Amino acid sequence: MSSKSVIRSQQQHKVFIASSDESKICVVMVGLPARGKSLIAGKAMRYLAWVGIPARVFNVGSYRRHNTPQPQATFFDPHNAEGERMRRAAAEAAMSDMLAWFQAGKGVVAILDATNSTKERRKWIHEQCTAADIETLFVESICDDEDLIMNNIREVKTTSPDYKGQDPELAALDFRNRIVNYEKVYETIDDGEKQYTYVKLINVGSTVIINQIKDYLSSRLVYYIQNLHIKPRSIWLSRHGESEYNLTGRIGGDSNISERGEAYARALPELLRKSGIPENTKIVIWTSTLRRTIQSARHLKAETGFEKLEWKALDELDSGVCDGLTYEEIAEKYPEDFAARDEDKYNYRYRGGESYRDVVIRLEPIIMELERSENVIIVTHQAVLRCIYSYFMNVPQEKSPWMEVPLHTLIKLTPRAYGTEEQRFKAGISAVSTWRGKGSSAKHQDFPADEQVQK
Ligand SMILES: O=P(O)(O)OC[C@H]1O[C@@](CO)(OP(=O)(O)O)[C@@H](O)[C@@H]1O
Repeated sequence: MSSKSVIRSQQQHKVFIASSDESKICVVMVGLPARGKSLIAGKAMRYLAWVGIPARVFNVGSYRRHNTPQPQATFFDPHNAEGERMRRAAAEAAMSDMLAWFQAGKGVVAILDATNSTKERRKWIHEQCTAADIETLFVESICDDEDLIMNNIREVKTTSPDYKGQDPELAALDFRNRIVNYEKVYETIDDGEKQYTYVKLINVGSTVIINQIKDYLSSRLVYYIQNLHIKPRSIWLSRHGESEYNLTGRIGGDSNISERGEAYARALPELLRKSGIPENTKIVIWTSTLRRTIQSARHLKAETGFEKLEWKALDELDSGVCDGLTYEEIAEKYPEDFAARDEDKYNYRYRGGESYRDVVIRLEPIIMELERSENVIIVTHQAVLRCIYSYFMNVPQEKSPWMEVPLHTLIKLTPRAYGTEEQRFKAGISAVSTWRGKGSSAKHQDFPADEQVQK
């Protein structure tokens, strides 16, 4: 079989998550400014892209900025007719681009990010979408927790393009006045809008009201959104310490860690401490069910007393008939498969095993649980780590299976209002490199012990 026909047969087995649901959906954000709408919109888009559903955010604010880059709070006063007209024009421009995007067959889910704070505006959106055969899902974020609002004002709005280059204090004050203007006309979704599909999130998921969810994709989205929280936290990612199989260049298996792997396991508690843990912070340790991750987390568990969970879903990508072979042996025994994997590594499924796409599907519950959790350290495997990292850092599918994720390195991810901050900490303990570039049969060499450095 040629590498092309291997890929073709692979593709017949592909699991297209989006294809089970034909409907197009417009997710309509609703809520006063500084209620986390853009954060929810951005995360939902990242999640959808990760599971293979084409999605795009249409942010009405950025359309408005074409004409009014840095308006003052008075622009948003409902009695300001000119302001009202320009804001309406921005909403119409976003709507028309969104409809064109759907019509061009470019996507399945659009997220309309704006306040959409009046019944009249929501009715208009619903009518436009219904006429174009697009479902609407209204997502209202309600928040009366002053701390959360202030935090949002500080973190998001003082970095917003609307206030670029302005004094942060004055910007925050102006932004508060803008909110007051919106409050004058704001209408929460109520019983008069029972005909719509909607979800109301009160104080970032502490109460959730769901109305009329009709299809599978909407229910998955709602389930995802209701799991989100915005409490400050970090997620640490580490591969297991070097394993005996890593030393001999074998893939898969369930071998023990090597001597250097054991040194990494011993170093991990201190490495975690050095990466910065806020006082009195509890971290939960997650490992796979394979020996090399459990052994790598052993000292961490013993020294910190943190709770530890083992997840089957975190086990390494199943390499089927190739389990236990080196890349050279695979290239020799299964040359077409080897070439096919290089051609489309994300979709290639090992005979009797898995593809990266399969791994993403089995990791979905892990991502849901991670979104609900606070501080977590995950000790897992190269392929699984690439998939989890890609979710947080928005790495496209074709790139993620080729990323370098070195052994003996701790990655700290800290979600911020816009995107995720990343730091890397090297343990300074040598290990083999298990990374293989496209086209090469193997690259199996020692990489040196660097001093602990930050990215
Ligand atoms: O997808 P590729 O690049 O082959 O990487 C996955 C491979 O990484 C390895 C190491 O080569 O993972 P692990 O870190 O669990 O040892 C293999 O077991 C696994 O098959």
